[in-house]
Amino acid sequence: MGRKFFVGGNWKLNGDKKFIAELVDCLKKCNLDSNVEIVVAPPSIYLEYTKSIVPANIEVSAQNCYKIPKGAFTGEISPAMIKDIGVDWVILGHSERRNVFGEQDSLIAEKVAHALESGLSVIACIGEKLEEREAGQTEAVVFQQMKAIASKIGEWNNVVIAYEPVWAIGTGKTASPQQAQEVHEKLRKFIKDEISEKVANEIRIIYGGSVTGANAKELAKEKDIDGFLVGGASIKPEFADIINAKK
Ligand SMILES: O=C(CO)COP(=O)(O)O
Repeated sequence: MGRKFFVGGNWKLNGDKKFIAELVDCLKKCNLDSNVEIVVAPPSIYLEYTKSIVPANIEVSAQNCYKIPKGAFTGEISPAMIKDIGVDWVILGHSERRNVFGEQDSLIAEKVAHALESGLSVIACIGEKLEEREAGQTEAVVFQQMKAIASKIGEWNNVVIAYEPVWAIGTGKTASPQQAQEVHEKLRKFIKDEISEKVANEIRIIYGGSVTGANAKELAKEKDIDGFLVGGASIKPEFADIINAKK
């Protein structure tokens, strides 16, 4: 069986109830490819609201969570709480969590492990910075990020890997289909060697970084690109074109 194409919309710190209602309405009116798994990630305060208005073909994800079910951790939310409101996904290790909030590989790995143990599915993000790419370290960086996660988890069924080169996020500088494919292929080989052939064949590796309605189709043709994690364009009507990139 092939890997189901996966398109996530990471709304980041954007939207309010009115905006979300309009965006969801707009998506409802579009003819979205039924072969695509669609997940939108609103700010945590709007998770329950978004969940209450999305149609059945759109799932909802948190953008982050902590590594512990409950306790004295002011400002955090836990996988148990996310599950409690009927949401089944969480994004972890996003480059903004890593680079703006200083999250390290080890914390991200613990979060991924705890989220999976709690029954959430995880979009685990990895990706190199511009200076790392220019220094020829792309592979080493993404392998290290993968290794950290692999050291803490044993089951990959509920994981989607999002390769998001930091230099392409929010910059309008998309990786070319070849650049993205090259890293996705290496990641799949790494997973085959370090985890298992089965996981390598089954796991979805999606691309993120300035994906638009205009460039999604070309990227989607690459054999190891199994979908997208979209930022800016996910809060615009063109998100529908990205979902339909394979149509
Ligand atoms: O960070 C991203 C998705 O998680 C990508 O953001 P942009 O699509 O805005 O570049």
